[in-house]
Amino acid sequence: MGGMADTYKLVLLRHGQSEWNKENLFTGWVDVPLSEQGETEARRGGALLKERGIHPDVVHTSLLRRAMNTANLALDEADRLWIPVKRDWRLNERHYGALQGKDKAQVREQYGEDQFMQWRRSYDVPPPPLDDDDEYSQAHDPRYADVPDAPRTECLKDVLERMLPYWEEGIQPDLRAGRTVLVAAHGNSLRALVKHLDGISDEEISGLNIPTGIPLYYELDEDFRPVRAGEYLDPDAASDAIEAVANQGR
Ligand SMILES: O=C(O)[C@@H](CO)OP(=O)(O)O
Repeated sequence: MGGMADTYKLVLLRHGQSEWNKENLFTGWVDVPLSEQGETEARRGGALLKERGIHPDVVHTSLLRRAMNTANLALDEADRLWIPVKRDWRLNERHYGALQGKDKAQVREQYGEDQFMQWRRSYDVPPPPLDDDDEYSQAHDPRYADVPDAPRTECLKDVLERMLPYWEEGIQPDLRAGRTVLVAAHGNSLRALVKHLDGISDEEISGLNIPTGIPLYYELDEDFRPVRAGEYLDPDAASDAIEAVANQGR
């Protein structure tokens, strides 16, 4: 197995394609299932880990089934389904506010390219908040009952601010203990983590997209800084899939 013995090993995995990714709908905290293609992507993600000899010792997921099921399918494929699991809402997808459940192409059409891209990829402009009585609200969802001031919308900056405490207090201790850590999460919660790891500026982060189902492998030094760029385990598939995410709504 490659890699330096004294580095921390971290694998980031965005869930496989969901039913709403397939239909081009803003998703956020709505708990939609994986599509059939998404399940295949998740298994392939696990096969890539196994091929490379990367063996997760612990997995951290969000509270959303697309991430939890992706982790299970990938770990099953990698013969690592038995490892401990930790789940936290702080790894959830960005809450997409009033856009949750809306068609991306229709929003772009109705509000124009600039507003669409500002809501989708600006660092600090959240969409309007979602009403608590909206059919796609999580205000009454028991899984968030203990979350103080659970969001009704978020921009990427909000995601970074709620995710970082979990990175530091939930994930870093596992890395420090020498465990290979798998984080199964979402397009925007992983964009926030990659922004932090790679020191990407607030402006440049708008151009970063994460593909579904392809493991992104990091080795980190003792200060949790990458010793080299994160590596997609299937770089060709990753560049096609990144392009597809970037072009959603077009
Ligand atoms: O809808 C969402 O929740 C996210 C991820 O699927 O979409 P986007 O890539 O547009 O931020």
